Amino acid sequence: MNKPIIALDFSTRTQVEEFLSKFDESLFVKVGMELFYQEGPELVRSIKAMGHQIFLDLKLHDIPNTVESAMRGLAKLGVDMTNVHAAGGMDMMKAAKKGLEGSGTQLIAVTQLTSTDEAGMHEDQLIYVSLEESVLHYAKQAKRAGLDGVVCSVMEAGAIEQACGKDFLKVTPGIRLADGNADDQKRIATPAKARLQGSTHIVVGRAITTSDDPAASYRQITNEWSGQ
Ligand SMILES: O=C(O)c1cc(=O)[nH]c(=O)n1[C@@H]1O[C@H](COP(=O)(O)O)[C@@H](O)[C@H]1O
Repeated sequence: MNKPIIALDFSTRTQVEEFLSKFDESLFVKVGMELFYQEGPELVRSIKAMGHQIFLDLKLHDIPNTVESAMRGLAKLGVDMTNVHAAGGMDMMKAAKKGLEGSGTQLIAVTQLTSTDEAGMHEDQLIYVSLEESVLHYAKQAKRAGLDGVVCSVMEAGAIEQACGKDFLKVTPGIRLADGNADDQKRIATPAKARLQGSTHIVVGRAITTSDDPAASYRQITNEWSGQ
């Protein structure tokens, strides 16, 4: 069972260090845009040196040549996982993979953000199929491009497992405990539901980072996720 991925959605190194000091075990953490744009590669290297696994979530989406070059740079950081937007297209996903060659970094593609619902997808993107169809299409494209998996919501994980297989990663954010506030998320689910639906990883931010006792919330989520 993969560890829950904790989204380190902080803006300073000090906040990250203070947060990580509450844990005495090795974690799987996510460094996203907020933190990376302010603290950069140096902080990624330090977190790695502390022995934690890292998902570097920069959601690249640009022309293939630019994405390949950017990935060539990111490959040197030695992170465990990184991502692109599937909407960038097949050629861009293949170029991203090429840029990471030889690094051992897993590459996944964001399908439809968990902050999007079907009505919003129709209105904002003019994609007039069901949300599940759109997510499944992107998952199949990502698989054809040779990626390791996708970011999706728990709701689509089962259909993706059927279409793309058990080993294809289904990394699912939008995780809330039963009484959790959805905030800006539209497609949410509990850790237990994620396990039952076939998620391979869950990504959890505010349910842990804004908790009065982050280590206790992490334990509770880990237990629910692993079915203990
Ligand atoms: O790629 C992601 O990690 C991601 C994709 C997505 O569709 N939805 C999504 O919420 N995320 C990230 O997952 C985290 C979710 O945070 P919380 O809603 O606080 O648990 C944030 O860091 C988001 O950037």
